[in-house]
Amino acid sequence: MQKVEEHWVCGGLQQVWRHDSHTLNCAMQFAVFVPPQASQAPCPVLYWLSGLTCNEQNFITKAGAQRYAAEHGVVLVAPDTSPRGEGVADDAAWDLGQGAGFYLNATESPWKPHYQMYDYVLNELHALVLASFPVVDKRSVSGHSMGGHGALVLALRNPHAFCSVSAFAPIVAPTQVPWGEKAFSAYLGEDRAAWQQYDAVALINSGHRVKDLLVDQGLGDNFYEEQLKTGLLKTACEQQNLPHTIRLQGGYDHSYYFIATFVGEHIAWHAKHLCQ
Ligand SMILES: N[C@@H](CCC(=O)N[C@@H](CS)C(=O)NCC(=O)O)C(=O)O
Repeated sequence: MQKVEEHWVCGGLQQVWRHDSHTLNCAMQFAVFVPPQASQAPCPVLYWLSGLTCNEQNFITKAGAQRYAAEHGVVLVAPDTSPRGEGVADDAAWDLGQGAGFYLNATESPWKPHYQMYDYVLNELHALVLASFPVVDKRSVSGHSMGGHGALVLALRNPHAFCSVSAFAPIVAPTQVPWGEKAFSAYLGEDRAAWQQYDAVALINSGHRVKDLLVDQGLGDNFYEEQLKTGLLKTACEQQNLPHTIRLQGGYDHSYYFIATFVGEHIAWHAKHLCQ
């Protein structure tokens, strides 16, 4: 593993690391913020999953999350959003291929050899973080848009692995919206039964549960009605009696300005669950 960036911020260290991933069969970069408390005692971890077109940089340079992680003593880990490199399958469109891994394990050609982001985030990256940084084995997960989908799916399918889950403008039902239908057709093939395991609303409706969830959605978000459909998550949670806080925030768009506004509340919420 090779350190490619290091900056002091808010009394802690923002780093970017590069490693060879055996799950994704390519070199990957991920960002880690180590808060000041970690020099005294190991800290719990919050994973952040970014959205379409992002890499490990967007969250660390735009969200301003380090201030809150330093306040609460939480390590932040932000992976890239897909496998990368010249030998990795790609597509000319921005919503498929590199930058658009959808946090799933692809079964179809040409994606399968590299597009295994579900296993990467859940298993390989976490093992690497446990072995390499001053952390305790307690983790939570949050994310934005495609990454909000990833966070919800990871937590719903592994409720004992994650202490809490939250999301900003998540794609709550990818099997019912154009972004998800396009990506899942390519990565998982045309059998829609195989898609359900990566759809938060479908998982909730089939009985998967988490203790609680926190979601913020901006009402000025251009993708809200066609791609994100937060109402489907609210309905599923109500029908399945799943505790939830889903907040519709007037005016806010899909950008990191929206995330920067509410990320402090999300980190405080995760810190409460991580430190129980
Ligand atoms: N490229 C798309 C927008 C993609 C987009 O909004 N990506 C979100 C995640 S879904 C993002 O976080 N973009 C990077 C950023 O704002 O830093 C477009 O032109 O409509």
